[in-house]
Amino acid sequence: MAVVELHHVFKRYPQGHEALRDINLTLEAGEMAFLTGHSGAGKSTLLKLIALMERPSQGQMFVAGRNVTKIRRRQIPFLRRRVGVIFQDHRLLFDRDVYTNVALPLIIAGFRHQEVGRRVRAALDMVGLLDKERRYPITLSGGEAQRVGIARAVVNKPDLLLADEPTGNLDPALSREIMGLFEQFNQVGVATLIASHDLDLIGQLGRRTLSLREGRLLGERAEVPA
Ligand SMILES: Nc1ncnc2c1ncn2[C@@H]1O[C@H](COP(=O)(O)OP(=O)(O)OP(=O)(O)O)[C@@H](O)[C@H]1O
Repeated sequence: MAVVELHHVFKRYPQGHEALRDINLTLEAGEMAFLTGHSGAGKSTLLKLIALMERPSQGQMFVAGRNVTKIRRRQIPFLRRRVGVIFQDHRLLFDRDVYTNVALPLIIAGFRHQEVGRRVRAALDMVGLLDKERRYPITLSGGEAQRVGIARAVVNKPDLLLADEPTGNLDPALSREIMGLFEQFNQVGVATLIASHDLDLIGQLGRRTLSLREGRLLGERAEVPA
């Protein structure tokens, strides 16, 4: 089953810039793939469409088995729970501790207190930050802050993880570590699409790689067995 399907998708921003042109793409459930391309190629735009943060101008889109092409605004939060999103700047709330940052998606979704605690600790354990739940983001290293962002993205047990340059601010060793975490989540069945400029790191991981150039998807590089 496909977790993402795009058919002839175009995105034109209100000012008239055509950021994506005729995108056809399928990501299977449990698949892991990378998205590369020059600055301005449309990587963030493609992730935002799949995350339902932007709307396509044309074409058809399916996410988590639903036709989302014309999804109503009030239905979006329900579908967003199936999709975890990670940003380069992690977008943590600086006036809340690690625990609360990770708990927020669950609190918004109306989970009971006990279930929130159980799930938050499981997510923090997976990213190796169980001992830092009372820390504030300002006291964390860049790699730790990014791991909190990942814990927040997986705490709802999504079908799909989207990450936009998740290692953009990290050194090579930390970047490798963060990619290792994505591989771990992928191994338990979470489909993962990661936008990255880091061709060396992507090359090492030997996964399906999608390339954008000026809003168009180019031919794919095949998956190399590990
Ligand atoms: N909200 C917006 N309004 C208008 N134009 C936009 C908007 N967001 C992006 N664009 C334009 O769409 C094009 C694609 O941008 P996008 O951010 O998707 O590229 P990218 O590949 O993620 O680039 P980068 O690697 O620099 O983040 C660019 O020309 C950009 O200027």
